[in-house]
Amino acid sequence: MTDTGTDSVVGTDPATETDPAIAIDPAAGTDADPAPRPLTVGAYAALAEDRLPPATWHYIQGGAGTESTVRANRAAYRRLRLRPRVLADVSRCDLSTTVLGDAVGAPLGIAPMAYHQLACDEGEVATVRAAGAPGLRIPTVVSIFASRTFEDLAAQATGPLWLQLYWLHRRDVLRTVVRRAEAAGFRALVLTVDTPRLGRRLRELRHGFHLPPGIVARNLDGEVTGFLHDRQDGSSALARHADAFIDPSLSWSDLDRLREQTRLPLLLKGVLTAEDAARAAGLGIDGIVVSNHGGRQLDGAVATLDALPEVVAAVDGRCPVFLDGGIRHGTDVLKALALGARAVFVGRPVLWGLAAGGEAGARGVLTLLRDELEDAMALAGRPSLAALGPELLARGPAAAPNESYEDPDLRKGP
Ligand SMILES: Cc1cc2nc3c(=O)[nH]c(=O)nc-3n(C[C@H](O)[C@H](O)[C@H](O)COP(=O)(O)O)c2cc1C
Ligand SMILES: O=C(O)C(=O)c1ccccc1
Repeated sequence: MTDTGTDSVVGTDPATETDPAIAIDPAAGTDADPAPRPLTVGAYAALAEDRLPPATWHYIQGGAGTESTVRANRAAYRRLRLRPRVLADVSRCDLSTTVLGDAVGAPLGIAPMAYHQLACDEGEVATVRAAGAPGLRIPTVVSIFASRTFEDLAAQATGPLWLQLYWLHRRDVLRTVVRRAEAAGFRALVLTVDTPRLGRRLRELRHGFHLPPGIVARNLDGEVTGFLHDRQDGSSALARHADAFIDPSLSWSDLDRLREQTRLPLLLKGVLTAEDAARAAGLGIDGIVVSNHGGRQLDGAVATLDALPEVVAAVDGRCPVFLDGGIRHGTDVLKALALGARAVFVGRPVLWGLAAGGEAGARGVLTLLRDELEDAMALAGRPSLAALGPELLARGPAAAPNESYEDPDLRKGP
């Protein structure tokens, strides 16, 4: 299955015995360091898989159940093809835009993910520094389960920080984290609504996944961090933790109480239907993230790219619509923007970058996506984001995945 034609991009070069880590050094490719930089996001995944302990790799990579939604997220991009226009003067392509009123260098952001220290020692500090690199300055959605403090992140960030919340039983703890995020200058709250409990993630169960000592939910007090480090064969410590501390009774009537506590914009993450999107927009929600949690929650849930048009139509311009799930190429970003996303969020690839090379690796992944998007805009004859619309797209036939680098999650089964 592996296409050996791309292996040389990612692997150790036997002639020079180059450490793959050097391949993502910013100096890579120069005279001082002739090692090639990874050419694809998938190449970072291969580096990450080599470097991470198997249990950590499978925690990051896995989805719920048969992982059909993980695969569907990718397949949806392969079914859409692009209709390039020509003679469009693409001598300058402008990727800059605004999100929630903040200027950003590209229509990209980092999806909230727990415990970035699983991928590299600096954890989320490396992530926010990468997101703030010149030419990017993109938002980072910081998980309530971040492994570095909000204050440390705010001190290092030059792009906007948003805080992702789970609806904890302990509302007092929620109030405290919201207040701390406000004081640290965070720009928005993102309430995740697809996780009343954790999906059945078979890879976590098989590995008895638990947090290694030293990695903790740094922004929560010990009263709400139970189970995270407890190993139990055939069981996920994260699932037991979520069962104990995430309140599955969350419903529409709770949103007002959250909004009363803060002047920050409130977004909902995990909406997949027109019905829910219309209701959220009607309540004055400030943004919607179309997401199926990267296929980690309801196995069989619709692909996010397929859900996007009905959500955009239902919202009808009342708030911005964002998307995450399966973004691995600049052309994926272009397709989501053409269907009405204001910006897209990137999940696993950021952790692959961190694992491959810390801040430089994460910056490498984000810069690659940005550069690929610029290439795609130029070659599609769409030099500005404002001009993007559904006329850019044509339906199928679905192209087969290039499994050697596009979908590393497909190369090795659960
Ligand atoms: C390791 C990992 C941890 C995650 N943790 C969170 C989290 O704490 N909160 C949340 O709302 N979503 C979480 N997500 C879901 C992401 O925000 C996002 O929806 C998903 O990863 C996007 O898909 P992608 O990984 O294919 O880009 C997590 C995803 C991964 C892979
Ligand atoms: O792993 C996840 O996808 C996730 O969202 C999560 C939920 C609870 C605790 C840690 C991570």
